[in-house]
Amino acid sequence: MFVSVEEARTLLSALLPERETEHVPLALAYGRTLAADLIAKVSHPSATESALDGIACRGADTLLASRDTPVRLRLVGESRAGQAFAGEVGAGEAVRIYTGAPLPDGADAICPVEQLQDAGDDIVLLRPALSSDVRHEGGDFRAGETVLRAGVRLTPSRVALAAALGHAEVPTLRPLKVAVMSTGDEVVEPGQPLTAGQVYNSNAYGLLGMLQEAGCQAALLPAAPDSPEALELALTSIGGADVLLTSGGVSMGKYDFVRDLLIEGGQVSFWKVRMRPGGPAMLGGWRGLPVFGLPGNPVSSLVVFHVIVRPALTGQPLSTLRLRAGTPFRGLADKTAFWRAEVRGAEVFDYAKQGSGVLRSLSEAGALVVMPEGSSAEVGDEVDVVLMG
Ligand SMILES: Nc1nc2c(c(=O)[nH]1)N[C@H]1C(S)=C(S)[C@@H](COP(=O)(O)OP(=O)(O)OC[C@H]3O[C@@H](n4cnc5c(N)ncnc54)[C@H](O)[C@@H]3O)O[C@H]1N2
Ligand code: MOO
Repeated sequence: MFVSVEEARTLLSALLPERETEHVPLALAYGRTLAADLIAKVSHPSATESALDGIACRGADTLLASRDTPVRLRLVGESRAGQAFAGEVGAGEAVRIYTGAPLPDGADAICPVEQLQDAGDDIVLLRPALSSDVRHEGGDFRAGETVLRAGVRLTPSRVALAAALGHAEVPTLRPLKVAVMSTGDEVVEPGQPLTAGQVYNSNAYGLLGMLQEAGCQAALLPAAPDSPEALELALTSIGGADVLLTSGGVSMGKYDFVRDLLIEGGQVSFWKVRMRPGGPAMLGGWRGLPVFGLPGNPVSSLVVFHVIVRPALTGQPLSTLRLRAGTPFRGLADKTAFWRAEVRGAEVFDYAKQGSGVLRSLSEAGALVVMPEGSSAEVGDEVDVVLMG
């Protein structure tokens, strides 16, 4: 059964289990998915404050201040973070203030130190004090406001935001447990000697890292040889995983046993996706365990993971940019093409080597141009670009 890239994502999502909510401390929340809306417990800023080191005063007193016509104000005190000025700033008065310190009553504008001259008990302004350098209480968010929505990925900036909202721990979805197994008699672990015809197991290490980046709990299994019995044994001994990712053994060869095992002993959701590279990808189930069969070719396995598996596992859509084509890009009649490409400035250029076995092309090119079925792009046309290196 041939499916589109979008259908492949949807079918994989449908096989993933419902996940429980885990409350975790902020320091352990990176990369997880937020399980419930987060409400601000406090306002930020918590008080109206200065955005600069300088003086606070009444802006109206300083409207005409310039280097030629400086304005002199009387210093009546100081406002520091944690030690506010107790009085009120009157007409013709100023208070020294520091970034983040509360704005005193009566003041409504700030002039930075760079535009000030000391004059004993007075201070001289070389330009007007500005109300735009006042940060208002709740200007970022107000107590009670819903600021982070359930389903978002907890990036470092969102974890920082959760801390600012006043949460010490956050409700998150339990990470998916994903097992990774390479298949193939020729596949050898890095560090071991390699003889002609063998290949180092690079796919597993690309996938492991991509799973970690996607917030999954990944486990690397020993590579399985090309024998139906060995593969069946390896699959049977997987305990506790939510999904198994295999690499290799899904194409047309006589020894492509992942394909055979799912077709004969399991259920097949799809075999083959209308895409290049990565066409032979397969999804099925084996005794209740969802199995995603990634093609063995090194570029294909990582591209299929990035454009199909990752969006399904994280619930986040594939992120793309619109950039101008610096070279023409062709589309394919009946497949979505993901061409390796280099981004330079606001333009994207075709990468010379598109073979699915040229692993260095992914790291050198750093991006994929997405060409929908039957499309084409000339120099200067806008195309969708996925950053992936
Ligand atoms: N007659 C046809 N042959 C092929 C077709 C086809 O449609 N008709 N499709 C080609 C495409 S496209 C791909 S992609 C590959 C996928 O094949 P498999 O998933 O069965 O993968 P293998 O044959 O096991 O290996 C392919 C290639 O990748 C190397 N490999 C495998 N595992 C790893 C690993 N863990 N790390 C690094 N490299 C790995 C393996 O040595 C092979 O060179 O099929 C085409 N053939
Ligand atoms: O799709 Mo295969 O992945 O072209 O080499």
